[in-house]
Amino acid sequence: MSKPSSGPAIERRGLVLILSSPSGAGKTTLTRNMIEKAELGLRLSISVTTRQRRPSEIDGVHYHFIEKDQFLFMRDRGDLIEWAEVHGNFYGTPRRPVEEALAAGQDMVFDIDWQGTQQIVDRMRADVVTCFILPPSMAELKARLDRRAEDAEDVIAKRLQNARDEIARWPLYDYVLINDDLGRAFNELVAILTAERLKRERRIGLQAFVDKLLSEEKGRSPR
Ligand SMILES: Nc1nc2c(ncn2[C@@H]2O[C@H](COP(=O)(O)OP(=O)(O)O)[C@@H](O)[C@H]2O)c(=O)[nH]1
Ligand SMILES: Nc1ncnc2c1ncn2[C@@H]1O[C@H](COP(=O)(O)OP(=O)(O)O)[C@@H](O)[C@H]1O
Repeated sequence: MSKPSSGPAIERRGLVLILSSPSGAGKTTLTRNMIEKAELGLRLSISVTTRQRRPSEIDGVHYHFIEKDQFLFMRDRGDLIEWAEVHGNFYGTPRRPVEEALAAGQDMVFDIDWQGTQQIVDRMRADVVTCFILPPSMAELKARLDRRAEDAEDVIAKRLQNARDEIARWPLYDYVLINDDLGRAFNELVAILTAERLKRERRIGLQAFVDKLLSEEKGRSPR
């Protein structure tokens, strides 16, 4: 059974929290901060990708870095629940860990683009919560990519070029956050998660709880 968000433990379906944004808006930072806060009880879906590992990234922790032929093999075998080509590289979400986690009532976070989001929403709408992260300005977006200093100049240029098209996808999402102040954006994400966990449709143990609640009244005479 999943961890309760508050109050007595009531059985709940697992959910998938999807974060998307143009490169540099802060989705990786926010995702990592959410995962690191253990009491939130979230697990990261580790994508497979054909892109080069950045200096700060660890294979198997941030991504599974694989070759293109391996990616195509996995994709064609149906091992990925969604996949997309982004900035000239392939990315995909391995199916098994997600299915196992959700079956166990474990909530997951996906850091994926709008194409993958669309595929997941089409397949699992009831169990998906989608958030789009906007930068406060285009100048700040560029400044963040420069400050991150993990990509070559041409790679940054390509990401900035694609940013406008990605930003245009915001209407696809349930929630849209502006990541100006990191702490505030983080608190907003926690608020979204808390509210979504409390949604009636997800709390499959509510009927049993209410039945028990009402049974306590049985036998008592009305005043
Ligand atoms: N569809 C899909 N997109 C992914 C996946 N993993 C990462 N992405 C997206 O691919 C894009 C590029 O990610 P990345 O190379 O880490 O660069 P960043 O956006 O600059 O941090 C981002 O929009 C990610 O959200 C995945 O498994 N599926
Ligand atoms: N609210 C913020 N204010 C200032 N810098 C930020 C903020 N959020 C993220 N950053 C920084 O901006 C850079 C890009 O963030 P990152 O999480 O890697 O973006 P994305 O995953 O969307 O490409 C990183 O260096 C990160 O530390």
